[in-house]
Amino acid sequence: MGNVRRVPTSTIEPPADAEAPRRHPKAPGPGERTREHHSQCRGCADVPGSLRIRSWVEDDGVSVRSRFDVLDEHQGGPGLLHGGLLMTAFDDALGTAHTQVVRAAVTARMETDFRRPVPVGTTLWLRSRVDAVVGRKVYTSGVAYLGELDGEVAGTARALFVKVGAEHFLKHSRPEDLEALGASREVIEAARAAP
Ligand SMILES: CCCCCCCCCCCCCCCC(=O)SCCNC(=O)CCNC(=O)[C@H](O)C(C)(C)COP(=O)(O)OP(=O)(O)OC[C@H]1O[C@@H](n2cnc3c(N)ncnc32)[C@H](O)[C@@H]1OP(=O)(O)O
Repeated sequence: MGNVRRVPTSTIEPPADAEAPRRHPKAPGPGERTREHHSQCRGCADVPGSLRIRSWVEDDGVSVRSRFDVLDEHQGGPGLLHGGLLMTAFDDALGTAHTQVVRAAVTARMETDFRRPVPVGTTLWLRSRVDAVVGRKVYTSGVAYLGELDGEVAGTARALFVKVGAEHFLKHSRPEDLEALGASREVIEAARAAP
């Protein structure tokens, strides 16, 4: 373990005096389906290997509800959902809730409690919300229910997202994926040369 860098972490509990989040003016409105993170997202896009999670905005305009149909290909234990894929579902759903409030942010830290096994064939419903935004930090939380909204609780999660700009992707994504989104080679190289 000698060469493992120690990463400083702080709490993902939002400060008690943080202001309530407000819907971003360009975010979809109550009842509307949310947009996928991007066309190749393995959480929510309609592509092979995706969990194909679909989300809709709740009446408050800030929270979202999400649907995840658990299939054979999502197994961990026999006939049961893999825990890491429940975390993926939470990451996607919480990451969709944050798009109601801020433009782009990435998961910095997430914790999940697994409360009940989830059999293959179950529809999981997730409720996700932004609890607070403080500077670049976006505090989120969610609950996953078995079979129906507000049914038996399968798991809960909290995550801290950190707001990023386009330079995050320009610096770190594969150039061919950025070019497919319309970024020129010059823009990508300039972002990578910047300190
Ligand atoms: C051409 C353009 C195309 C654009 C197209 C857009 C597509 C839009 C796609 C979105 C997609 C989403 C899809 C689902 C969600 C994923 O899948 S996101 C993918 C998984 N996550 C990642 O890859 C993130 C990897 N980590 C990082 O890049 C960096 O560590 C971070 C998170 C950006 C933070 O780094 P940083 O910007 O240097 O910020 P830093 O100063 O370290 O931290 C800022 C604050 O957060 C706190 N913090 C940071 N990390 C932690 C932690 N782990 N625990 C607690 N606190 C922390 C710091 O303590 C600090 O707090 P304050 O001092 O301000 O109080």
